[in-house]
This record gives sequence, C-alpha cells and structure tokens, in this order.
Amino acid sequence: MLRIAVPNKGALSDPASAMLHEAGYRQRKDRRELVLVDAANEVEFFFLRPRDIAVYVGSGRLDIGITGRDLLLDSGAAAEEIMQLGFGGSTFRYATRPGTAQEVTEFGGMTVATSFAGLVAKHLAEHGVDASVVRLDGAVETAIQLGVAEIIADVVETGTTLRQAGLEIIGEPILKSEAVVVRRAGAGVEEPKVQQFLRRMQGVLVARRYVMMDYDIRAEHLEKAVALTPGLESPTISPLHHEGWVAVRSMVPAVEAQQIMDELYELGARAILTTNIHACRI
Ligand SMILES: Nc1ncnc2c1ncn2[C@@H]1O[C@H](COP(=O)(O)OP(=O)(O)OP(=O)(O)O)[C@@H](O)[C@H]1O
Ligand SMILES: O=P(O)(O)OC[C@H]1O[C@H](OP(=O)(O)OP(=O)(O)O)[C@H](O)[C@@H]1O
Ligand SMILES: [Mg+2]
Repeated sequence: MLRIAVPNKGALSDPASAMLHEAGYRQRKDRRELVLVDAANEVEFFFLRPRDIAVYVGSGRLDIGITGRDLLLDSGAAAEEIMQLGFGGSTFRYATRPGTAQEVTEFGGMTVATSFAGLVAKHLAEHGVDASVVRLDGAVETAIQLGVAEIIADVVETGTTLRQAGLEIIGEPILKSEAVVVRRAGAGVEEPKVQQFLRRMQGVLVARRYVMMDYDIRAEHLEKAVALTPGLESPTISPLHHEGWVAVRSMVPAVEAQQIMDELYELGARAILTTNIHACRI
C-alpha cells in the first residue's frame, strides 16, 4: 500500500482531492473521514493538516504528501518537493502600513508577525537583519492594527486581504508557492508504486493543459500546419480518401487552441475539431 497524505482543510484541500479523483483514486465523501483505503489502487489516504504533512512524510511514516511549498519549507522537515501540481498558487510576502519600511534591510529592531516563523527567521538571517519574529496562527494582518508587530509576512493570493487591512506589499516575494508532491529527502522516486502515482498525476496535468486537435489539410500545406501543431512528440498523419488531402491529429495547449484553429483555417485546413482529453499517460 502506498501511504499518501492529503490536506484535510484549507485552500489546498478541495483541489487536491479533485486532482486525485481525476487520477482515478477514491476520495472521501465526508470531510470528517481522516483515513481512506482505496484497495483497488493499493493506496491509503491520510487526511491531515497541510502544515503537518511534510513532518509526517519527512519522518518516513508516509510515502508521499501533497502540501504547499511554503509549508514544506517552513516546516524544516527532511522532505523534498518531487512534483509541482499547478494549483494553490500564491506568493509569500512582507507587508506593512505605508511609510514604515521599503525593504527587508530596514526591519532592524522591528517585529514581524507571521504564521511561517521558520521561513521568515531564515529570510531575515539571510539578509543579516536583526528583527523579532512573532508566530501567530492566522489573520496576521490584524497584528499591525493591534500593535503586536510593525511588519507581517503572509500568503498573498489576490491581495484583497492586504488592501482591506490598509497594508502595502514590501519588495519582491520571499517565495512563490504552489501545491507540490513531497517525499522523504533522499528516498528517491524509483519505487514502482511511487512512479505509478507520479505518472497518474502527470497524466491529470497534461489532460488539463492540452486538448486533442484534428483537422484535414492539403498535403502541400502540411509542413506549415504541423509547425503550428507540433504535438508533444510528433503529430499523427493519416491519408484521406480524397486524394491530395491528409488528416492530422495532435495535442495542443488548451489556452492556445482557438488561436491555432484560426491560423490553421487561414492555411486552408478544414474540419478542425478539438476534444478534451479525459485521461492520459505520457
Ligand atoms: N488564498 C489563499 N489563502 C491561504 N492559503 C493559500 C491561498 N492560496 C493558496 N494557499 C496555500 O494554501 C496553503 C495554506 O494552507 P492552510 O492550511 O493554512 O490553508 P488555509 O486556506 O489558510 O486554511 P485555514 O487558514 O483555514 O487553515 C499554503 O500552501 C498556501 O500557499
Ligand atoms: O491575497 P488574498 O486573496 O486576500 O489571500 C490571502 C489571504 O488568505 C489567507 O488567509 P486565510 O483565509 O487562510 O485566513 P488565515 O489568515 O486565518 O489563515 C492568507 O493568510 C491571507 O490572509
Ligand atoms: Mg490560512
């Protein structure tokens, strides 16, 4: 059995379960379920706090976990990122009231409030800044209003929470984060059951990002058409009954599909179709 940790709550919980479901795994129906066995796939899921996941995986008790890169690095656990999952994107940033400081080097003697004390202490030390760090559980934006800190360091997605608290971002992001798959440091990814899990997740990423495109084109325009739709490896070309024409089948990035269809049409392609990819192994 492959033992996998999945966020039980928070911003990563629903998208992580949705992705696992798309990869063919059973997922819980009740949010109170904390352990779920998917016997058919020989996987056991443990629904844990995202902040704790790297700790469990780092200890070697669980084979694999899904968590945020920011939480992984903050934990200091002996776990490493083995795959990016393309959701839960955020930046981790300093913010303050206008006029307090413009960059991290000006924080000397100040107090920084954060839920990510490990990350912040490391970042301050790297910049040789002697500032205090206060660890809070959440809603850290309010720490400034209540006089607990002059600076905060927190997850920023849209920036709405900061704006509403009258705070402004200081400098460049400390970190860019997203949901990642983690594994005990040094454990490698060679184990067949780990390989199979990663291939399934990779299949979901590709199925989400690409569509299948089919079209017919006169053979003399084929090279130009194929340059627009090179596919992941190489497009499939089939002869058509109608002499001088061929059918092309190729995967294209979903976000570019409409543009590519316009360009193919201009080239003389016809019967241009796109279809969603339900699942794949690349
Ligand atoms: N808008 C967001 N708010 C909070 N965390 C986000 C957001 N978008 C992505 N994330 C990521 O989710 C993880 C935070 O997990 P956490 O358990 O703190 O969830 P949460 O959404 O803050 O829930 P809660 O505060 O209820 O525990 C981090 O990796 C963070 O980068
Ligand atoms: O940039 P935004 O889109 O506004 O999102 C960022 C906010 O979301 C998170 O808060 P959360 O709802 O997790 O509450 P918490 O601070 O109590 O964890 C995070 O801590 C920020 O406050
Ligand atoms: Mg939160």
